[in-house]
Amino acid sequence: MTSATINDNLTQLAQNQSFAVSEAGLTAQLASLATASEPNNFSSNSQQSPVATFPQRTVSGPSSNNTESPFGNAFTSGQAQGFSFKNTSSTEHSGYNFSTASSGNVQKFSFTNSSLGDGPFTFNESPANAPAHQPIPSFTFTPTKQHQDMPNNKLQTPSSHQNSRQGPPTNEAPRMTQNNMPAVSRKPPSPTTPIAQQPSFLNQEQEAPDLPMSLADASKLGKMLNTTLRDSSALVVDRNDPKSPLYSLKSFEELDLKSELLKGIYSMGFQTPSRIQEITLPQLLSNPPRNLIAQSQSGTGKTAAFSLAILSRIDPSMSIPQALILSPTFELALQIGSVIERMAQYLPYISIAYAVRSSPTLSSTNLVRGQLLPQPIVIGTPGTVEDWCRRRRIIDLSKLRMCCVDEADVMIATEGFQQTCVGLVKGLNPACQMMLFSATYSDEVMTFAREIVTQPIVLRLKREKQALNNIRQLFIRCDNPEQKFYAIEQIYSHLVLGQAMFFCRTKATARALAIRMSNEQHSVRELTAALDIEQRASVIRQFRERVFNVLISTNVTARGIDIDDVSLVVNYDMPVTMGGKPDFETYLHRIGRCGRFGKLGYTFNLISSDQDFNTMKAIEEYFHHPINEITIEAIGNLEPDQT
Ligand SMILES: Nc1ncnc2c1ncn2[C@@H]1O[C@H](COP(=O)(O)OP(=O)(O)OP(=O)(O)O)[C@@H](O)[C@H]1O
Repeated sequence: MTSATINDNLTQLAQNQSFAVSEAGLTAQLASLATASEPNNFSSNSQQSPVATFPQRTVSGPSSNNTESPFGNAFTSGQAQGFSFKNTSSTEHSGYNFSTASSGNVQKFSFTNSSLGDGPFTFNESPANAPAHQPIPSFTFTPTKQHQDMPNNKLQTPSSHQNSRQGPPTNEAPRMTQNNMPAVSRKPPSPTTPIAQQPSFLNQEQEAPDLPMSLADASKLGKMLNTTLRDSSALVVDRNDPKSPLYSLKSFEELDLKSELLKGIYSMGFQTPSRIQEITLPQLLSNPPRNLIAQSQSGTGKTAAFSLAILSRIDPSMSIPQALILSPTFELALQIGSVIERMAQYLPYISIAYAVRSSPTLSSTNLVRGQLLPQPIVIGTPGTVEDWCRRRRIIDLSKLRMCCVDEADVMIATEGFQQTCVGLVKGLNPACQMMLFSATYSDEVMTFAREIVTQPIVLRLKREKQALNNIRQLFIRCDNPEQKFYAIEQIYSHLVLGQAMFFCRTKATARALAIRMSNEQHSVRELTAALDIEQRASVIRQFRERVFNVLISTNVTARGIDIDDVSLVVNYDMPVTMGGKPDFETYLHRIGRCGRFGKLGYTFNLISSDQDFNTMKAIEEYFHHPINEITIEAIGNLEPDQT
């Protein structure tokens, strides 16, 4: 097929809204999906400071009508607040690259901005030719006068801040060091001691175990003052908007799902499929089965897409593992299982074996070596799955009919996972249907994925479409760790509308932050790899049940975790690779913990060094998505949404 023909077909099919289950139909669906992406409001030229210094706190002029901010006019206009959203310019980027393999050769279709060509779509030979980006200038951190004047220990004098809504200072002064810092306990806490009883060691130089209760009270006061802040669950992006990745033209009935499955998903509150479900399900259910490598933004329903495909194909007459789902973490494996259990509640022959350490359904003593599991679906982490396949021989890879790799990019690219996953995939029967899903794929990972998956259909998002517009991205400059904590306090006091996740780089930082916030009577818990599996399961369960508001974590929960009420993500530390480079994918997954399925979410990046700033700028450039500045003062000044 020539590029002109493809272009004509796409244009015509998109106009006709034809969604027949055929190659052309698939292409049309993709074209439709492509136009459904959100407007790109980023202009790298206008955002990028040419000056090689850390930008000062520039204040945008009054932003006319930012009715989307839940924080209202005070958040969006004027010098006093120091913050405004950029105006969006509505463009029609498709956001998707789509390619399908035929006869061993991968044809690649790329949908691009209509303004770049005659039709709404253009054909590119290689989607790997990603748009070139400007080199990132280096920045020097130059605190503003305002920052320099800020007291080092804001925590002691919250009410001294002109914009603070916090409570009055107490008369009791904290114990101070010679440097006028609160005294610090350097003794590391025991992991077994309840957080609330442990001393804080967030900043080894600035620790405040003796702080009077002013912060906790101040925080409560802040919350009382913000009682009119809207419940985040009300902030749902309109699914009728054809630009939304949640928009679809089909109903679940039209996807040819079993009636029991329809009953299951309707009982979960699903009404219509999302884009990724609408597009991938017909492909995954086609005969002969097709392999798929799919990408869709965080929180757009990938789990349901592969789960429905797997549940549709399970043969009730076979009591052996038929489908394997690989997940990078224990938490995610359990979450996927609980989604499948709910979907399959009217399919009595469905059961799940969890191949994870401390499996909730199978203790290792129940496993009989060499005797295949009776459960048709196995969900697990690579190490345990490999153990069950190779050593215990209770899963026969050659008998599996479906294999899904969730968070596929990290599974096939990360040292430690790669060898195991690729080894498992190589042991599969060639007829086994492969499904790879993720919100992110670097070009290298995609190339590698194509090598291990035979003749896949590839559904890929353009980079600038990967960051969702329903997740607002902001940054706050903090000159030192104490200011970071002060910013966190302000955010917690004023903006934790539902639930929030705070991401730290290391287990130690997460623990220290959790301890310190707990000591301030804030409703937080930590979840890191330092906890054992039972503790991790318990923390995530309690978070789901809203026993506490803020989960302080590391990258262990950056991917996949789906908690409906999370409306705020804070990068306490910016995500970087082991080599200190910006970790683009992890950033996107972290912020994707809020703004699930179209809800409005807010992300704050705490920037306290040149490296942080450069990392943030590189991320901004990479995804072509603005990260706007807000001052710490402005956080305390936010007003309830007027819209
Ligand atoms: N068709 C649908 N209708 C309504 N809600 C849906 C639908 N599909 C999925 N959801 C809900 O949307 C939320 C996000 O779905 P899911 O966790 O599958 O996203 P995801 O794309 O896998 O995200 P991530 O990339 O973060 O793993 C879940 O709470 C899920 O129940």
